[in-house]
Amino acid sequence: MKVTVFGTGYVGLVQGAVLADIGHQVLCVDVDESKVAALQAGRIPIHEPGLDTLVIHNQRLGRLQFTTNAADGVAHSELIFLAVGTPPDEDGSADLQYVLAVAKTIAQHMNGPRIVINKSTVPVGTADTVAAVMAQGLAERGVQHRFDVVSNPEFLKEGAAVADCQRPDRIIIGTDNPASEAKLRELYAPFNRNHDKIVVMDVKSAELTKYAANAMLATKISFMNEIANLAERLGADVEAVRRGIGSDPRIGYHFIYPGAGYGGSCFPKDVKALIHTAKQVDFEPLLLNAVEERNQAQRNVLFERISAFYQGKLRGKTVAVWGLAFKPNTDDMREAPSRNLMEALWAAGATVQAYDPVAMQEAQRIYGERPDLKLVESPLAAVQGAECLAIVTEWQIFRAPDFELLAQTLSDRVIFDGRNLFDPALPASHGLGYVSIGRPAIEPR
Ligand SMILES: NC(=O)c1ccc[n+]([C@@H]2O[C@H](COP(=O)([O-])OP(=O)(O)OC[C@H]3O[C@@H](n4cnc5c(N)ncnc54)[C@H](O)[C@@H]3O)[C@@H](O)[C@H]2O)c1
Ligand SMILES: O=c1ccn([C@@H]2O[C@H](COP(=O)(O)OP(=O)(O)O[C@H]3O[C@H](CO)[C@@H](O)[C@H](O)[C@H]3O)[C@@H](O)[C@H]2O)c(=O)[nH]1
Repeated sequence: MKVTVFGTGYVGLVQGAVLADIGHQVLCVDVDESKVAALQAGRIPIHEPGLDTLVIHNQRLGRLQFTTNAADGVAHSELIFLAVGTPPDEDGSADLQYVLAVAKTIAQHMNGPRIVINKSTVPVGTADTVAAVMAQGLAERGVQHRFDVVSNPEFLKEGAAVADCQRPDRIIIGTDNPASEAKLRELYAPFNRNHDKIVVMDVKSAELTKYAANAMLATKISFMNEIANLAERLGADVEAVRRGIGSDPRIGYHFIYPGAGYGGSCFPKDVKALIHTAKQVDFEPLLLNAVEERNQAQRNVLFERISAFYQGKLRGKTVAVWGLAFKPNTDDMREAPSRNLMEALWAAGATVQAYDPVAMQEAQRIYGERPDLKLVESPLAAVQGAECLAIVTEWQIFRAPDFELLAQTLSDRVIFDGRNLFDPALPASHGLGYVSIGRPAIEPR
């Protein structure tokens, strides 16, 4: 089948490449000329495991193409995916300008029936708004064409985006139009062989399903962070509690890792957007408010621990930071807890020496040159000349460090671990102080 995808970010590029890989003819459209030029030349603008080989392979086979020409994109296919960003506005609501711009573009160029499939995360009711914008665009041209707007939210996780797209847990199709449903069933048939993963529902429920999924996962994390704070004050160990509750299949082991707060381009923005939606319909979302509030507080916890250790006197200190990306296996630093930590350290007068396996360029892009940030080439270079170490992202490379070397290198012999990577006995056996999340702190010896 022929498919057009508007937006070649984390969702659009991965979705486009995966659809091409199962044999569809995919044309990806983006307004970012440099991104499209890079993709045309076989350079992948984001770090996502497996994506480069998938894109290049399908490009060579002629099944995956990139353009900035929106008219070509609209002409290419009856099926048009929307995968553009929906960033948060200042009031927390989702900014729909990019989604609606594409809707207008489609209406300007369409010369036959179209099915617009929305993969962007959008508030309930957006499909109606997209349809209204398209109807107006067609009316302005004085032409009539059939179109349908379907909700088909995306559930991929960054760092595992290709695998998630190739093996989705479920495929939500929000439509009450049997013809659109049939087209999408045909498109997704290769993902649906083992058992039926397609769940069809009305458009509004599909739009809400996306927010409900992210809010549920964010709730699990904030709940666990709340328990971690309690555990610390009560002298209990949250990791033992995590294993204890996770073994109950009704609770499960997933998404109950306490840490430095959830980040990324989705949970923070989507919880805020759902809160905004609730308020618009005069409903006070007490639980979601608390999830968001706990996360705001949690993203300061690592800094608070460091500040408490130094009794607020951080001026002139050098802090090594391991991990800048919001999670492992991505270079994405949108809403990364590392940013809260570094910005608080800088405000307190400290210098940061940071290392991340793939997000160094992104950090350079965000912060540029500044005297209190040194981006270094290895975990070891980060700790050299530093007083203490803060771990923010749980990359594999940080999981088995040479504790003896750390004890000799860090002048204050202390690790602040925002991801609970180690059995506290290990750093302690080398005389290192170890301050983690929801577990008793160990003083340096
Ligand atoms: N990142 C994720 O893990 C993830 C997962 C599921 C859902 N989502 C949702 O999917 C949507 C896209 O997220 P993302 O992370 O891929 O965003 P992104 O910022 O990585 O990419 C968006 C792309 O859209 C392009 N764009 C903007 N306006 C355009 C236009 N008029 N025509 C063509 N392209 C245009 C931008 O240049 C950019 O390349 C968001 O709504 C997000 O909430 C994201
Ligand atoms: O037990 C956990 C699990 C995750 N996190 C944090 O939660 C954030 C989000 O992690 P994750 O969900 O793995 O990554 P995302 O790429 O943001 O994916 C989420 O957001 C996407 C965008 O909507 C959805 O498609 C995915 O299903 C959803 O998992 C990160 O900061 C993690 O460190 C924790 O603190 N504890």
